Amino acid sequence: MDRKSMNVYSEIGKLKTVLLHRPGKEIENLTPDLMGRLLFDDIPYLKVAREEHDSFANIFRNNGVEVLYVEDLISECMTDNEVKNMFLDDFINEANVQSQKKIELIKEYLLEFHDNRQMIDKMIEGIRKEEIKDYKKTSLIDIIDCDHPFIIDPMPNLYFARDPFATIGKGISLNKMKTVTRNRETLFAKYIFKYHHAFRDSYIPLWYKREESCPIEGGDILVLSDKLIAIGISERTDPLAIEIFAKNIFKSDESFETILAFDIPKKRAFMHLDTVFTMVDYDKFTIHPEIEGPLTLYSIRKGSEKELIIEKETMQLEQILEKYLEVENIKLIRCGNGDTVHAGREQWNDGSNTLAIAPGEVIVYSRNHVTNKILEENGIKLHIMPSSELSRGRGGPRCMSMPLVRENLK
Ligand SMILES: NC(=O)NCCC[C@H](N)C(=O)O
Repeated sequence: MDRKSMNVYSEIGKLKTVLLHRPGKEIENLTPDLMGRLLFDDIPYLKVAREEHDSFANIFRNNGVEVLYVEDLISECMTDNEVKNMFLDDFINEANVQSQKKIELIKEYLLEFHDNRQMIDKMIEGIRKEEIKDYKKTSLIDIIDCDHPFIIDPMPNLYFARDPFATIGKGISLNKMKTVTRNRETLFAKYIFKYHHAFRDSYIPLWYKREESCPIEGGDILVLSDKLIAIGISERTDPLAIEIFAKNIFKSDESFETILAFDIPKKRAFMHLDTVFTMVDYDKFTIHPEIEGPLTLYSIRKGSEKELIIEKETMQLEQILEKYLEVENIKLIRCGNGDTVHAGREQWNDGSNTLAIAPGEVIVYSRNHVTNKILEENGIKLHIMPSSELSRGRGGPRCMSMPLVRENLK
């Protein structure tokens, strides 16, 4: 693979390169007892989930988008033994393993995989206690936790490639995740951008570091134009993280001038800003009807060296977008066409979470047929993907993809 630079200055510019994760056996390690902790509401059927995911990837390929997979890139980093050792140490360290002895046993077990790709698949899949030969229940935690089958938890959310890091301009926000279960995902991004031969010599500034203490997640970050970024203050993203992000990006020579921090309800149905609001064309957005407003938002602009200029406003979403994007007649397309029953049902399966592959051209889930019809009536070209199983993880086409390169808008 050639050397790669990042380039994302909009939500809708023609997509050139996207990063995905094809769901693997980690999905088959979800059990009803673990669903809450692992942030799933149901258990997808892996065979069909993979077929759906392959259809998703083929939509990209058929439209000239290069598809990269997290699992390939991280496996390719493992050819350097020093990097592999550091990665394993960091990974095991963050997997909440309680004793030094167990840490060593797990590392030995993983090093027995001679094929790096198989080792990575195993790390994502999770490791059961019985797979480790000399594993003994010696600590109080082990004895109390004896019904928990895993010594390393599976990572079923990795297919939501949107969240652990986000591309903005030429750089990335390497996120600190709200939940322990998702934080290990950001290690994959850290190693890929630092050590993979396609990225390590490129200029990729970090707008946020995973070592920070406040959470910010990629689903909350929307690049609305080369001047305007929207970030949700949400269940997953704290205001302090937005301030740190803003200071870093405004210090750089990037073109962004304003960050709009949207205060959205802190509840699962509004998990991230992109759960309730995505851009589909220059002047069109899909939205969950409950976010229309009046909304409280904070506009953040560059002040002096150390200070930001922050102003609080309360407005309707439409007016906010017209004012800050400088576009007249913004059209908000309501999930479920505004009907309470359809809106509730289709929102539950990410009807507002579309992914634009070009202006006015989006990928959507087949099951959200009421919203899809109204999108078409508004002149949007749809690429419809099957969606019975992937949707059970509570994320749609935008959540499942991280653009690395988009063409700039004219
Ligand atoms: N951007 C997104 O809304 N991503 C969806 C993440 C779903 C995942 N099960 C989670 O709860 O984090």
